[in-house]
Amino acid sequence: MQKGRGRTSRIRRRKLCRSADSRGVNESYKSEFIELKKWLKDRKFEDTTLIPAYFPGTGRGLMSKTSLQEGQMIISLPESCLLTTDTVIRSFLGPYLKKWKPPPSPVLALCTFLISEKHAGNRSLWKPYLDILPQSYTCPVCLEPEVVDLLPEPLRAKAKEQRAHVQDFFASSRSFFSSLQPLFVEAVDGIFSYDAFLWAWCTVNTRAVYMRPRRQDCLSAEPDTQALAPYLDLLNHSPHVQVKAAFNEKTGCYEIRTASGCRKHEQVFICYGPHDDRQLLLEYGFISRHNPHACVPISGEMLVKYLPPTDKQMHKKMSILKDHGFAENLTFGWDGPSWRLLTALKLLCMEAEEFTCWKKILLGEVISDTNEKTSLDTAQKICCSFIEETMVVLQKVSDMKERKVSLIDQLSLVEALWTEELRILKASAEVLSLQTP
Ligand SMILES: C[S@@+](CC[C@H](N)C(=O)[O-])C[C@H]1O[C@@H](n2cnc3c(N)ncnc32)[C@H](O)[C@@H]1O
Repeated sequence: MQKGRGRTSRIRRRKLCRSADSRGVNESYKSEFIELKKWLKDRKFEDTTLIPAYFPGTGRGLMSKTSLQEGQMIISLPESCLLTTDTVIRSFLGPYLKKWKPPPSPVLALCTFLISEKHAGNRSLWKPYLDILPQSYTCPVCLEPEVVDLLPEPLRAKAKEQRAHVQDFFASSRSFFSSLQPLFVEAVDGIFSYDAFLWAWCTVNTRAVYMRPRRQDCLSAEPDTQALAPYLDLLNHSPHVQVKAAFNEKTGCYEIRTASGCRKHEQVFICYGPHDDRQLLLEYGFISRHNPHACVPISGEMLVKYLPPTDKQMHKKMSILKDHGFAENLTFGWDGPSWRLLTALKLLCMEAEEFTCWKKILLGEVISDTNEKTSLDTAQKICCSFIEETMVVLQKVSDMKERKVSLIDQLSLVEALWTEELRILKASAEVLSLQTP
């Protein structure tokens, strides 16, 4: 067996990276966590399973005090600790939300509450929770435009869309914020600034848990499915674990059970979903190393660049791919090019006399040795070209890190994404080199 390619070595590698990332430093003695624990206790939550800790690979998270068995409850947080739109409507903001037309969205209600409570400082009942929230975030909307420009497409376009969305959302919420002036001594423009709004939006976006949709008469019809869950939201993501998480109507608690088990003093993870790294960066502002869902996508249009420009049937072939949904979700992964990518390439590499066989290709049949070889060669060519392009960007990021020290954290995040993609492409190239005769 080739070194490092088999299942056993993959598992061993995963275990190694798990133990290196999982050694945490207990942080429960810190005043902010002592205050948070008191606050949670007042709301009928006492935790005997987890402690806050700092982990070298993932940052702040939660560590198990004892070993956790498969199926065991990790956390059961009472409703009284959750911050939902109910909390907001019951608060001093309620009458203003009810009055405002058109009705504000559930996300706006949550953001408004977070901003006003943060502004209230020591007077806020939510202070112990607010004090453990990050001061800033690394979602693309928070990145400097020159850093966003270093992201791969189509993530770059999505990052720009995210920024435009948050800016529009803020602009369209300003008149609602102005209506809250009677509640504050200071000018609302200063309280509900763009920076404060961005912080609140990122807090909700990166930390909220999913709740069964509710409908509040005074809010817009957009899905009301998000709740902030203090303490529980210290759980970091791992693509390797499975959990069951939901609000239990019978117990009135938000419950998470592990389906994976966890050793004593290891970091307890939950899974935010089967996201690839670009999705994790877009939605949560981080990437996960050794992510089995990570891949490097290539668009159908881009494939054409690597095929003979003289092919008169190329236009027709592209139409077939588009009509049959084979022009998207084409990827290079840890195990080589995806079946969809190879199928698309086989179709694009058909000789003129093979054209009638296009259906067979889409059904996964081999139409000729030449077609198999040409498509694999083309996949190899594309993969090598992607590797070169990735190395060029990595050099650019590295140069920029030296010139723009103030952007080092943002640039390191982008660098981590490209480095992971380079690893995937190299793994794909290796698989392809074994497949090409
Ligand atoms: C729900 S919070 C988890 C707790 C968070 N680490 C904290 O200190 O508050 C989600 C955020 O944690 C970070 N995070 C979660 N899982 C991570 C991981 N595997 N590696 C690095 N950062 C992670 C990301 O910044 C993400 O937006």
